[in-house]
Amino acid sequence: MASNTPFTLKWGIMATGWIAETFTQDLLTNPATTRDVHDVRHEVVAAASSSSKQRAEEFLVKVKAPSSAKAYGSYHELVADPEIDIIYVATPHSHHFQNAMLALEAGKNVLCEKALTVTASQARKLVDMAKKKKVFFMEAVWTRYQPISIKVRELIQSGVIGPVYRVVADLSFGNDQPDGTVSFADTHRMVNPDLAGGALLDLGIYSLTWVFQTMYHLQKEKEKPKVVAAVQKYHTGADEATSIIVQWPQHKSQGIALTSLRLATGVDKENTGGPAIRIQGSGGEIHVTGPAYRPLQYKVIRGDAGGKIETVDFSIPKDPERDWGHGMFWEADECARCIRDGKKESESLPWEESLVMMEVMEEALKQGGVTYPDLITTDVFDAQSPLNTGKR
Ligand SMILES: NC(=O)C1=CN([C@@H]2O[C@H](COP(=O)(O)OP(=O)(O)OC[C@H]3O[C@@H](n4cnc5c(N)ncnc54)[C@H](OP(=O)(O)O)[C@@H]3O)[C@@H](O)[C@H]2O)C=CC1
Ligand SMILES: O=C1OC[C@@H](O)[C@H](O)[C@H]1O
Repeated sequence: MASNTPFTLKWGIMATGWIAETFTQDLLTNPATTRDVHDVRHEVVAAASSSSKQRAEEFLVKVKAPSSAKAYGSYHELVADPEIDIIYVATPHSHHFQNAMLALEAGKNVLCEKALTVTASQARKLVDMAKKKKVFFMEAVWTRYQPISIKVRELIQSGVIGPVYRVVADLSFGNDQPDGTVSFADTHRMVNPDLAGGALLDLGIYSLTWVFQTMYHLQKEKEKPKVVAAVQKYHTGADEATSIIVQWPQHKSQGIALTSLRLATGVDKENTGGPAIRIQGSGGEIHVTGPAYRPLQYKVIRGDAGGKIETVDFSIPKDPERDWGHGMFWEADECARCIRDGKKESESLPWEESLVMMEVMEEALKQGGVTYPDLITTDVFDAQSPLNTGKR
């Protein structure tokens, strides 16, 4: 008989930056009152900063974590905490391989921020370790778990727009400056090669997510994609704009994934100007209004209904008590359900799909001549790497 008590997942937060703060606040929302979820709940057991214990303490106060939450001054201490079920890796992409491996080696389940790694080989090694340790491992592409994504995938599978032959998806930030820069300091993780900066790994991954979740993910027999890319390099060496054509010849389908730090997806900064994602089937289209990481509207335009348009709006629910809700809690709920049910990977974003997406991005960057330093591209784990110890 099913229990009425929700399954509790106990989290350890690795890093204390912007997304760590945002995600942890989502974890601390009440699933029942925020989003009508009653089967799982979350507990924040600890947070760790590679800079200092004090920073972790300040983080926990800022996110209004319960007083029981522990602060650690190192990632090593965090992964050694026996009370923690799952580690959320919220460091820059450059660090993901070493940090996620540190947690997997310690036998922890892991939710790792996007982009999963810098290279496909690193991602493969993480998957191998998750298999070896028999733990859950998932790339934190929160968009996949948002109700709008689930609904759009269902619509496509229902055949309402016929077979999908082309998807055009864009996530671009209009940051062009008169002085020729894209407004981020050269040291910022968005453009700094030492932190695996660049438009593709940070933003283009969402455009690719839409291409993949509407085509590759729904293929009954998976086909390896062909990749052609155009890459505009920024003066730091990272990519400031990347356009990728992904082709699946046997399925007669093509995806076009676009990203730029100079242009915005829409004419205004809110990206409301036009459909960020256009899903084209032989019987109609679905237009999704951006931003691609958290879109809030889709339109179905059916050819057989004389072009009639159905518009559906979504919103991000808030915890009334905390006055907070960002939309990352659905991926956290997915982690809880998978772990509760003994699953090692999520069906909405299987390991194999994360790996193929990493291969596509690696190939695109290779075609554009973008390279990253050895420290962050090595696929050899080193627990004492500065990426794990914080000794910068
Ligand atoms: N899903 C989403 O919507 C989003 C995902 N992201 C992803 O999350 C990751 C982190 O992004 P974000 O939170 O914006 O980044 P921040 O720069 O705000 O935070 C990164 C944190 O990582 C830790 N860190 C360890 N070493 C370094 C280093 N050498 N340089 C900088 N930080 C370091 C720091 O925490 P400490 O000192 O405590 O160890 C720092 O606070 C990226 O991979 C990004 O792609 C980002 C934004 C949105
Ligand atoms: O994942 C992300 O989504 C939101 C963006 O603002 C951020 O740069 C990116 O990392």
